[in-house]
Amino acid sequence: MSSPILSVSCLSKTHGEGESRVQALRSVTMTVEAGEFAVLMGVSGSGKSTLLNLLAGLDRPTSGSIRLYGEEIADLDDDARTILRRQRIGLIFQSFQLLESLTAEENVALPLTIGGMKARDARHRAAETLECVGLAKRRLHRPHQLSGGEQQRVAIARALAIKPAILLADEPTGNLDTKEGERIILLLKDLVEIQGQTLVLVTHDPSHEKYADRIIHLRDGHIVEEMLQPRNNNRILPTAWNRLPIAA
Ligand SMILES: Nc1ncnc2c1ncn2[C@@H]1O[C@H](COP(=O)(O)OP(=O)(O)OP(=O)(O)O)[C@@H](O)[C@H]1O
Repeated sequence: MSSPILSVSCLSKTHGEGESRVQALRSVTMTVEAGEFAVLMGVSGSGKSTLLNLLAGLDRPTSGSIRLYGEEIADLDDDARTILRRQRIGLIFQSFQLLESLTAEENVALPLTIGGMKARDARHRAAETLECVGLAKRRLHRPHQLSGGEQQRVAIARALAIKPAILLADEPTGNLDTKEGERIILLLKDLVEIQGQTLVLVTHDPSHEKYADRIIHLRDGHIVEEMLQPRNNNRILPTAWNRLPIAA
């Protein structure tokens, strides 16, 4: 049996003030269940990134509630949101945001050591996670020695290495060609199906819908359609590590 990991209620966000004021999200209510692959679709400007940034704690809503495992995160202060992102939320962006001076393994290990893990343990966890995304043999390469798809795999490993409660991916295939992009989506799908990872994916690409359990369409900051698709295999529920309470 699955349970909601993320519950969003009446979430609104207004950017800017006066004449440049834009209401990017209007009273969005949605849930994502543990171990689910949710896709957020919508044309440019529909509010997808605004919503993902709020879920990630990168920005604060104008009003409304965001609960992660029942704990309210919408009104956390800046420090608490930083801790939330470091410990509980795996973020993947279109631009891979890897540090060029570091190897793949060092890039993956860095957030772990920043979070207080011993360097040796962090390197071990990084190597393990890179193996899980198919990059065991490339772990000592620097970003410029890797293809775009491989760099995105490193970024996915970096997001996974903290053992996040939820993975949030904003257009992760946007900088990749079709073939590499498809491989990345299949990797994300496997993380959901094989490891029980919970994923929210923002995408423009309707071909990604076929992998999703839940498809949410946004238009002008509203949810205009939500669909659930049955999955053929049994859903794997998250393991104990990604059900831990959010540390403050
Ligand atoms: N920081 C900001 N300041 C002012 N307006 C913003 C800001 N961020 C987003 N907006 C506006 O909010 C609306 C929603 O933008 P958002 O980036 O969330 O949409 P999106 O669906 O992710 O678009 P895209 O697919 O192009 O990334 C747009 O009208 C956008 O111009």
